Amino acid sequence: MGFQKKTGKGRLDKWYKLAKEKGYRARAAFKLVQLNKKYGFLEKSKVLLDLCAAPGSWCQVAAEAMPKNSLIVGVDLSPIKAIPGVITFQSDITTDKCRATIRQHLKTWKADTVLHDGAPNVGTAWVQDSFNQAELALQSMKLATEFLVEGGTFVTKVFRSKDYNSLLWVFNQLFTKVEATKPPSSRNVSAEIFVVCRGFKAPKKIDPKFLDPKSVFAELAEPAPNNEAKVYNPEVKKRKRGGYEEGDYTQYKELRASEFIQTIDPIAILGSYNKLSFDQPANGDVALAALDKMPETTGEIRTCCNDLKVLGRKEFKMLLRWRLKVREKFGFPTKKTTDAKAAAEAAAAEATEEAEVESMDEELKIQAELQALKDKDSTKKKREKRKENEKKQREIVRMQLNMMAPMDIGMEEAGPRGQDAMFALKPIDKLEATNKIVKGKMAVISDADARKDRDSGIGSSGETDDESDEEEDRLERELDGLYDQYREKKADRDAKYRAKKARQEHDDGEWEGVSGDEAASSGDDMEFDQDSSDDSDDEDAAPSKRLVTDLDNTPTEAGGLSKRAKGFFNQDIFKDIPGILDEPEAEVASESDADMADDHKQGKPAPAEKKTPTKKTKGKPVEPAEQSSASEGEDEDAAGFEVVKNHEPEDDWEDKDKRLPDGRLDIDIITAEAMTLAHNLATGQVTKHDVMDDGFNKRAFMDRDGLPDWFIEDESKHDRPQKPITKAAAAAIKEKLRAYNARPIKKVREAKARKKFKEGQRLEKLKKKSALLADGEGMTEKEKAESIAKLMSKAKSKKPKDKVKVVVAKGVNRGVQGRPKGVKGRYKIVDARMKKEMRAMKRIAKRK
Ligand SMILES: C[S@@+](CC[C@H](N)C(=O)[O-])C[C@H]1O[C@@H](n2cnc3c(N)ncnc32)[C@H](O)[C@@H]1O
Repeated sequence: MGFQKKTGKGRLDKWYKLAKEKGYRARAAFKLVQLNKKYGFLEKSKVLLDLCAAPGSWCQVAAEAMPKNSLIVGVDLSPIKAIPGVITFQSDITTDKCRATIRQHLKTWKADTVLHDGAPNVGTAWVQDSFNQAELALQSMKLATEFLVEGGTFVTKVFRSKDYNSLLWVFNQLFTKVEATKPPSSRNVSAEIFVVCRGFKAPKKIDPKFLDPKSVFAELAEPAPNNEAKVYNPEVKKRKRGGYEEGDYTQYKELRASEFIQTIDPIAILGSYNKLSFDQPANGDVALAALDKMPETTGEIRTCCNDLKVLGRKEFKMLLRWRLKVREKFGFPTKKTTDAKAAAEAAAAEATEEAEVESMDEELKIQAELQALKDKDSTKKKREKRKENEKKQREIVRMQLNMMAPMDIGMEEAGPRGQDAMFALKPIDKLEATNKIVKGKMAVISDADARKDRDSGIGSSGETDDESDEEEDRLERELDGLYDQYREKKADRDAKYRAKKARQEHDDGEWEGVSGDEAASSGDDMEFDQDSSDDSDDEDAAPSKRLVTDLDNTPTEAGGLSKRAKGFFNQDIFKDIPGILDEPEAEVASESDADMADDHKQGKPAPAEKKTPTKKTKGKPVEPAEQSSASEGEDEDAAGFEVVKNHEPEDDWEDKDKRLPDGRLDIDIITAEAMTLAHNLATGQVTKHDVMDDGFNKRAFMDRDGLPDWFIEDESKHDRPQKPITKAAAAAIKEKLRAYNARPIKKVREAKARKKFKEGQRLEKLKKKSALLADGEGMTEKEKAESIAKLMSKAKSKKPKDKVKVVVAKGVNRGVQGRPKGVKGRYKIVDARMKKEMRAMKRIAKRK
């Protein structure tokens, strides 16, 4: 690879600067630093071979990290400037001469590590550019197999290409552990990745095919396209790097709806087309015209056909059902009709061959088939169980990492055997069958309910058993499987989706059939069996008990928060926000406590008796005042236990200044990001969960020791996700800042306040004087009125301001600091020039 100019803007990135700072010859050095940090192979190596080493930054890193007196040999097509403690030479690693030279340098030693960071030097001195990077990597591995010690490490750069998997396969044959990784210093735009192969197996004989590019990179037959996957993964489009397919030059594909009805692979069409059209072609399409007029072709179907790329699972199912119905009407063979035909043929054959006895072979065959089916079924079940366990395991880990509250897992209610266990209580609760069970009656679940219940599930069909046919079932099963895969993939990728899914799964309110007033009357008393009117009295008398109860017996207040919500708001973070939890306990908390808190806020000392710790007497209810005093400091109860209060809001020095007079936290939102987040949290678009999730990323715990500040600062701009900002939030913050800026500065505000205060005082004085005058004796009413008017006018007339004396800073006043001698009152020192300028300005103003 010819060295690219380091003058391009993109190349002078932080790693480049850091390399300069640390004295490395190339920014590539950090790739090895980061790889070594992850796998730690350099410290364990005594002999290292660096293939394609120029300009030598990897050799520099190796020399630093490896033990003293290690043997490091570097080779490259380009010359490498000498590095202390490193042997370098110029050669082509694909040649025998290079191999021989390496052997000479290594003597009898074997390399603990072989590095390869080569990239073909296309179009420069190296004319032999037929080798592509993958082939170069294979060549380097060939050398590695010759010089590596058993258990040694081979690190190579590879590019993501069609040969990547073949290379990886070969590496896997020769090493016990093979991992591909992209160090942070490798540019995102670069397709390069590094494969670290550890534990060289050192086989005595290696099949030459493993090392021959022709056989390793031989073209494999294209796998059959997975059209089904396209239906649910439309966004995961494989790019055609080779360009458009032959004869297909459009991204947008449209198909006549009649063709969709006729096709035998409807899923392929749904996965690859954009629209099913009902527009008549120039030469006319009778089937399409008929289809257009059919009652089955509803408005909804037409809308769905209009843009297939935006459809979801439900809509795809709807289109498939529509196709089947129409096919039946058109008389096209469906699975149902073919089965019926086959059955009729079989019956006819049976009739003619009644005498024929089934052979033993046939029986065995059937048995084997049955066995195979059973096996398949059991493996499927096992797989599902394993998946379920893995999911639970993941959730437990998340919980241990404090990323999820136990109530989110849904284990308690489902029980240890899971949701499907025979004695799973939650579903019974949901169906409100408890009432019936309590009364000794079997709750009858109506067909409609059952169907509704099924419909809400993943595998719903939306049709009765009679209507469904096997073809449809098969398609649905396929779709369901694909949808599950899609959801899992999405859940893996998208934290928000995961949180949403978890909410949906454990949402108590997933039962949809409660009308507003029913819910208001009482969720527990809901009538299940409509006919049994006589039961209603009993129900009123004794409200049914839920099978799954909380251990906490605190009753849920009507119209209040659910226990789950209470649990959530009971967290410390909400404890000081009024209006969220108006719990009775809060009222129980003694008034004296509140008083004390108030007093403390106002700086008043707490009453002495409140500070005196009192002993609690066993069995005697503690008075609120006593409680407060107990919570004031440490206490000892009769049993000798030390009672330590939970928290001391009055001593909360951290919070003290951050509160408003009403006790609320004084949170000033000053950034648009914070405003967006606050809005999203308040409207429920974002959950606490998401916020916590977003707080973690792969660089959250990155080691920043020893890195320069400018580098860390630069990194911090990019090592966390950018917080979204909405237009509204940005506008709100702008407005807020505008309001701040429009406010007068503190000095001016204070001056204004002083003025107001003085005016108030003057007014007060005036009032008193007027009152005295009014009450005074020996004056006529007219005189009184005149005196008061005089007072008023005197108060109104402003005291003339002292004139400012202008003192020219010359003579004795030159360079004087502070008040010039012999000057009383207000003054202003000016220099001669200033005076002249002022005069000139006045002159000009006059002329105007
Ligand atoms: C990315 S540079 C290596 C940088 C090096 N790891 C460092 O840290 O300085 C790739 C090198 O591969 C070398 N190269 C490419 N083909 C080669 C070959 N057949 N034999 C030897 N070196 C080769 C190029 O000359 C180039 O110097």
